[in-house]
Amino acid sequence: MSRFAATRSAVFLTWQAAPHLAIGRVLVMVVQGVAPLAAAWCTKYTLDRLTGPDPSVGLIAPPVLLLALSALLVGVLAPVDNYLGNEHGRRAELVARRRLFDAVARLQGLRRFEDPEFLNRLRVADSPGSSAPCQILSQLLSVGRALVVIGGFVTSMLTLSPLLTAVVVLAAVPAVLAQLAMSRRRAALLWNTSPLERREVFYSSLLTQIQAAKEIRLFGLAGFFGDRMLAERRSADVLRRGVDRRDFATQTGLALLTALVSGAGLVWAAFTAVGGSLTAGDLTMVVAAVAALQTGIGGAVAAVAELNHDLLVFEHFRDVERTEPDLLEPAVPSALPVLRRGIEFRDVWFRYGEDLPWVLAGVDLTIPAGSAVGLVGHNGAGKSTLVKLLCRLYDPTRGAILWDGVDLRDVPVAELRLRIGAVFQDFMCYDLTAAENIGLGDLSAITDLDRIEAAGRNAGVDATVRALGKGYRTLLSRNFADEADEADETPGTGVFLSGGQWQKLATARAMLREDRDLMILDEPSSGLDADAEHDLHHRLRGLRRGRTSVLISHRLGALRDADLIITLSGGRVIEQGSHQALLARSGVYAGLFRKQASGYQLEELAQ
Ligand SMILES: Nc1ncnc2c1ncn2[C@@H]1O[C@H](COP(=O)(O)OP(=O)(O)OP(=O)(O)O)[C@@H](O)[C@H]1O
Repeated sequence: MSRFAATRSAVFLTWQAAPHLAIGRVLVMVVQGVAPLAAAWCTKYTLDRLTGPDPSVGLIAPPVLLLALSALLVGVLAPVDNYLGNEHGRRAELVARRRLFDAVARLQGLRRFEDPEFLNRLRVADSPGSSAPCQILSQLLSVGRALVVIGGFVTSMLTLSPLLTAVVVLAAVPAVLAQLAMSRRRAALLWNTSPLERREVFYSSLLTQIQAAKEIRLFGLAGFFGDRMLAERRSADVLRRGVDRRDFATQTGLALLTALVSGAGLVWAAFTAVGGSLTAGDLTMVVAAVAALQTGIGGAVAAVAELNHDLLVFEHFRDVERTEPDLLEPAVPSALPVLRRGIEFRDVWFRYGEDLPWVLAGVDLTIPAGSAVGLVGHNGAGKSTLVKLLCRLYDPTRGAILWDGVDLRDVPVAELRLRIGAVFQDFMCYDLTAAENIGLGDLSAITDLDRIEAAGRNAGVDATVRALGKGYRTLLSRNFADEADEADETPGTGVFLSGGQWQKLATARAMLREDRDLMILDEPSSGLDADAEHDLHHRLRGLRRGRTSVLISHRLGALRDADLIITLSGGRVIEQGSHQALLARSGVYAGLFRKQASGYQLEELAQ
């Protein structure tokens, strides 16, 4: 994207965010640009009339009044400009963040979130303030203001000394080049420090988050992670220091050059005035013009440099917005039929990256409609991966997944996901109320307490939730319990749940979608006690009857009643059949099942 296109896009965004504020800021900019010039001319006229042959109050009153007015304007407009800029910044930031996070939400798969380059770009695009193209508008306004000042004073100075004008303007050329180089260095710094900052944030969050607090204390890891956090900071600081040193050298050189040129200009003007070629008013005009030109050019150059930097950052924002989707939506979408025959994996191959090994290597299987399917395999066999492909969080590298004969890639992703309920192995624990934690499974039910409670009952968590201080309204976090919560006399505000209780809540979330075509349960009972597990599987058996479901569990007793059990190994289906059929086969499933069963029998005998 060219700089011009990026500028246009940023300005358009700020315009969309608040057109009236944008207009107000442009007006303020023009007045702020004109006011110093008006003040300089008024001073010159006042002095010339005072030192002229016939000074009188009537003669000097108009320029003095104008001088006072411009001083007033300069004084008042500074805070006005500040207020409008801040308000405009806030509004533009809202629009920019909405666009950025809409773009992130449009990424339907998981691949981009495993791509460090994309994550770095996201961090730069989302770094505080930088996603606000308002900064770009602010820099443009600063440049505009400086150009008005420069234009006015150059014209004024040309009438007094074209040579001095040329010297002052030419002296700005190295400043422009140096500032541009500095801004490029700053933008590169932002990019180069982004991975270091992400790691630093990772370590600092480990040190401050409750999830990690237990292990960190028990294993005495605070110092270890603290050192790593500071090491990342030090590495980033080395880069920052390098850029600071180069900027320091550049800025000192520029300051000396500026002082030299303005000093020489003032000496010339003073000698010329003594010689009588310049009036006292002219002299003040030269003094004001040299100062204003130096500041104006310096300001414009600094604003251009900042603009350059902001545009580079904004390009990351635009890049995130234009990130290619990792899952292609079909050009001509097919309708997803109600599942009647089944879901077929046809020679499905999958790996997480081109340089990574195959996880699925020619999987052929069918999940018959209306049947409960159990998925079995050793750790890392690819069970969860298979489920992720079913939800189209990734597309198969080769082969196809067919839903009643329709390739999942030919269906809009959102439509497919509406038909699926799932509880994942790494389920989420939201710092929200119990009702919301369940209601998130189907946003249309987030306020429907009857449905939420029914889902809670189906998942066997209803009694637990009711026993909390505020029942389903209990906030399941202490992260956000504020003073009102603390003062609340009802106990149970902001409570912690146990691991198994959280897992049941995640299952309840999936239960809210029990009417969907396909239910996926990836290890839904791994954290449950024996009673709760028995209870959950009993309920699930009832709920799954006649429905299509896939259940993954290492507790093979839970799978006994499945209509079909499929064993994955080496990226392929190595056996499938009913529990009895697989036991008779004496394969991997039978081996795993007998090992688990013998464990329980030995314990029984030992008692
Ligand atoms: N996001 C990922 N990126 C790269 N490799 C991955 C990713 N997720 C899983 N894998 C790899 O894919 C393989 C299969 O993982 P998967 O989670 O599907 O196994 P699983 O059968 O569900 O195992 P478990 O029984 O331990 O849950 C593993 O070797 C794992 O390291």
